[in-house]
Amino acid sequence: MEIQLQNFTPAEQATFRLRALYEQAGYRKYRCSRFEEYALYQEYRRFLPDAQVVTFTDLDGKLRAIKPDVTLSIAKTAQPAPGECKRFYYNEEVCRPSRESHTFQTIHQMGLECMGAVDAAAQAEVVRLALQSLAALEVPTVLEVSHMGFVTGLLDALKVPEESRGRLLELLNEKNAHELDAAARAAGLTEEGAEALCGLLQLHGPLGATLTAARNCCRSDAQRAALEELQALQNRLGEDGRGTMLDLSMADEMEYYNGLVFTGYVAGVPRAVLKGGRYDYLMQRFTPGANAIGFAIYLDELERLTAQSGEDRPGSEKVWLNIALPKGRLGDKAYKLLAEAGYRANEDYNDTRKLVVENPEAGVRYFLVKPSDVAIYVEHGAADIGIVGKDILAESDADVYELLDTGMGKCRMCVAGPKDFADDESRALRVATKFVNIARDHYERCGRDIDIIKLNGSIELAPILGLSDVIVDIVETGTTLRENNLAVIEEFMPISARFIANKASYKFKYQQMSTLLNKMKEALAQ
Ligand SMILES: Nc1ncnc2c1ncn2[C@@H]1O[C@H](COP(=O)(O)OP(=O)(O)OP(=O)(O)O)[C@@H](O)[C@H]1O
Ligand SMILES: O=P(O)(O)OC[C@H]1O[C@H](OP(=O)(O)OP(=O)(O)O)[C@H](O)[C@@H]1O
Repeated sequence: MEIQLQNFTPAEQATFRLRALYEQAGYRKYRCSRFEEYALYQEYRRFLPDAQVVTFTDLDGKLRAIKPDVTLSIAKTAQPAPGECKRFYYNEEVCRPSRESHTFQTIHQMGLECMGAVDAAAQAEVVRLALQSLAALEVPTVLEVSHMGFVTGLLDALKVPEESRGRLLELLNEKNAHELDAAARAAGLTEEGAEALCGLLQLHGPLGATLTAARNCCRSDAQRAALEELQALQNRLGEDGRGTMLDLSMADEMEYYNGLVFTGYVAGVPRAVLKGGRYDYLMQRFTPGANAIGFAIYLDELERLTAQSGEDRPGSEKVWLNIALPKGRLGDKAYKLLAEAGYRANEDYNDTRKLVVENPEAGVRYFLVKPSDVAIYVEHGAADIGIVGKDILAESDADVYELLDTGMGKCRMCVAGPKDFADDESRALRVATKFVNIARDHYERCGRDIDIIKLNGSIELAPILGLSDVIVDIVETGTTLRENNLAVIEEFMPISARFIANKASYKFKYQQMSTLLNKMKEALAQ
């Protein structure tokens, strides 16, 4: 009986093709058990994507965990001899916490690892296999590479204190130029240093051209060495590397990766489907002197491809920008701006109960959503871009790019309470708020123990009725506080509306997004 591959789901088809690809390239299948001793994850916690794992006591009384990761187990057992390079691929399920569903989830991963004497040829071989893996999915894809040495080389050259690096890297990952400058200065950088750091955000685009641009920005030997390695990679990839992109601001998972890193995206899938890079430090914990490079493909993400239809299917001619617009005062201001910038919808959404209005000529479609849902639509790729208050964005901690501070809807996140409020530090402070995460983070930084009371509106009532001691809420004019005999105790976060983008959409609709963003900036400047 002949097997028809097209009768299988995209993830199943990918499994067949990738398996053939890795076997042909000389990689051996690594089959591992579903469980591992918990002690391994305790010891190597910093190399895991999440510290939380599912544990159980085995029949022999030992504490075990359902595997949250395959690479650690392979690195532990591979033990390559000096000069030897071991090659494995795997097709396994791992168990990780899911932020969205608040429970653990099974994730289907396929990937490969190259461990031991990893030279430039082996490194290029793994990147080529990553490119071929994406090509095997038979939909438009993009591979973006970077080198951790370039970012760390710059931070070292600028003498950025260790304690400030995490925040700066976070902002780089968000492509958040507007906050990066202020954060760099707060970290003690000079104007010129802050400019150099923000300059990293410009260094993205086709591999060759971006490498040329990056050479003019080097400030240390470590950065030059990183670029040389990327150049050598490009040379080795030759024609196979065509279309590869470089993004030198990519700086996530620095605990795990040290040198070359790469991320793969599939059009129509909102999150990265492939992640990989050099993880020599982890490897050397198990085998001194050995290096390692590998990648994983998240097969579950591919199932979304079957759900797509019509014009949003990858490869279709028309490119639409789907915009999540918050219903209400902020959305009206944002829409006015977009309409001025040439993106007026064909009908007035305030005159209808429609939740979708569009302008096919301009290639935009507006989704009218609750303000607190904007970041969710964008993170999940239901919308490509959105306008959202920083309060809601910070509260959701959505994994999106924050490309512009529009300056609209300005207000401040504050702690407020009765005018004569005096904190009784002998007990937990009772805080009423809509912004549970923001309030928790704020008091954690202050080292103050709190009890949170989550409310959905009219927060000011809580201290009046004795439900809480204070509130954490936004203050614009201060009228609501004044009229309820309350006062600001502390102001700790400036708020305004931000322009956000889905990370994968940004790769595939870059031209349309930058055009819209630039027109919006022009409209704002008027
Ligand atoms: N005085 C203000 N009060 C509330 N929000 C303001 C104010 N000024 C600016 N904003 C911004 O407008 C955004 C939307 O606020 P709006 O009050 O319209 O929605 P919401 O009631 O917070 O949302 P939801 O209905 O989803 O709970 C806020 O996230 C905030 O960033
Ligand atoms: O400083 P002001 O100009 O008085 O604005 C601040 C008020 O606006 C917001 O409430 P919103 O109108 O969104 O109503 P809510 O109580 O439903 O959140 C916020 O929660 C404050 O109550």
